[in-house]
Amino acid sequence: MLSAHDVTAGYRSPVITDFSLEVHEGQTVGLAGPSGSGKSTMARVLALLHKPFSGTVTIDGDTATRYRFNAPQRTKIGVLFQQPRLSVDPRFTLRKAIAEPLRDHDAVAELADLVMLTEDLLDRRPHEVSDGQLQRACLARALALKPRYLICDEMTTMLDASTTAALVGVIRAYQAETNAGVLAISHDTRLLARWADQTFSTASTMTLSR
Ligand SMILES: Nc1ncnc2c1ncn2[C@@H]1O[C@H](COP(=O)(O)OP(=O)(O)OP(=O)(O)O)[C@@H](O)[C@H]1O
Repeated sequence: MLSAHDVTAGYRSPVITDFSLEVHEGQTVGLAGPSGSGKSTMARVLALLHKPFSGTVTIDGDTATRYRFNAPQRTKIGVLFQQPRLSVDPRFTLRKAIAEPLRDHDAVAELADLVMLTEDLLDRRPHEVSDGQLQRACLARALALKPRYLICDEMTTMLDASTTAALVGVIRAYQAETNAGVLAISHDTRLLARWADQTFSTASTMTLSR
């Protein structure tokens, strides 16, 4: 289980206070809430990229102690952000972007296949592909190390309905195969109603039922 317990986090001052949430293996948990209510901050805390002021994050029973990009527990958590263009080096081809976390690059073809990226697209750079194609590459990269948990922070905001459905389908298939837990963050409550088993909100500590 990936969990946050009584997390208070923010920047100069807290933006989220005493927030708790659990993502069990195999489960898809939604996180909704208005703009600025701290969803992305919570995503970064759970991905061990942002240290909370107080509270704990546990991953499969281990309490996180380090919040940094190379924290050992981070390989258990894959992250997908809203704007793929900000998370891929513009000099990289999609092939190189997907291969980034891998030692053995043989897996790139299989990952590209999984997210339905064709061979010709793999040799292009971010400015030569659409947002949806780039987000597919980011999903392949996020799944490269077979994470136990996947955090999707507004992953579909820039995408059309069919690309959104395709990416959600890829994630569901990955989950069915690996029993990974997924945290889906979105302001789109209709998407979360379809996608998540249970949805939490940063607007209050109330749990919204499906
Ligand atoms: N790096 C930062 N430094 C200072 N303040 C920040 C930083 N990142 C976010 N904030 C502030 O923290 C608050 C919560 O932001 P956050 O991005 O977590 O909210 P959100 O719910 O994800 O919003 P949105 O739905 O608009 O993406 C906002 O008031 C924002 O301005």
